[in-house]
Amino acid sequence: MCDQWKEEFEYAVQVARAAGAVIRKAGECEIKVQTKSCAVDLVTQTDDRVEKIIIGSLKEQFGEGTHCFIGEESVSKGKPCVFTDKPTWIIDPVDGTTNFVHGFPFVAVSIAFAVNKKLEFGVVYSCIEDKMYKARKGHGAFCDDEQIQVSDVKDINKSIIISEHGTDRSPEKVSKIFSTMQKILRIPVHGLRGSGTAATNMCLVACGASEAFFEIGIHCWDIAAGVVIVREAGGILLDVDGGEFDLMSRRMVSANNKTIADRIIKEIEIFEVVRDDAEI
Ligand SMILES: O=P(O)(O)O[C@H]1[C@H](O)[C@@H](O)[C@H](O)[C@@H](O)[C@@H]1O
Ligand SMILES: [Mg+2]
Repeated sequence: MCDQWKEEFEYAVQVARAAGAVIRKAGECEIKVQTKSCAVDLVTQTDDRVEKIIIGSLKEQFGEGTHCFIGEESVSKGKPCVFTDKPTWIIDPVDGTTNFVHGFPFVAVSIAFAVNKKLEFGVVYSCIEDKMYKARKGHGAFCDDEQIQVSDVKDINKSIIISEHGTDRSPEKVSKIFSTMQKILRIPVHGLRGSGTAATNMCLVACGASEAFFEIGIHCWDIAAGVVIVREAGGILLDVDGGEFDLMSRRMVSANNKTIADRIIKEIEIFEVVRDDAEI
């Protein structure tokens, strides 16, 4: 029983590695860029192609009927984002599409698996760096074959905090995001960072390079795999108001411990976002 989902986990690692190779190769050729929700929400043929490869291989391996799939590009094409109790794969084929387009070297494949709405494992393949982050509930978190752990820093003044500004550039949101960042800088913290991929940001918290990553506006596919990796590395997940973390809420604080999380939460200026599972 304790080894449940081991086969799925190991297969996800293989699939993520193969998907990462496709992304690396595609990055060597000309990249045709299109936009989705707005002029800075980028998508490429590689995003679509890689999502099809991942979902295709998972369906072939585990059967189409019993497993459900939430993939960034399928949802952006109108597939409903419905999270049920059924075994569900949550996939971001190219996390950091803007980085991919610009040759900024942080791009990740993110694959998570949930049952009864509980995340069982997560795999984040940072494919340009060639680092495989992975974690299965109750089995620890790893980068390649080395076990990873969050930092033990409790003093916010000795922390590096990660955040991102996302693609929504409405004046009210941009000003809240930057006001929060200013307040955090002034605590002061050692530094503010952002890799351009939420999945990689979470792995940076998991391996102790940063004490916390928070964002409002991310989607479930950006963070689902990272959630398991942070938890298994000893870290915590909270909502931006300090309440319980909700994968579909598009709001998240991941941190090495509650002291750091609570201190960051004090400074966050919250703005409204539409939930991933909202009926539209
Ligand atoms: O590159 P994608 O998969 O679109 O994800 C990014 C997201 O769109 C941005 O809003 C976040 O700020 C990034 O950290 C995501 O990873
Ligand atoms: Mg993403």
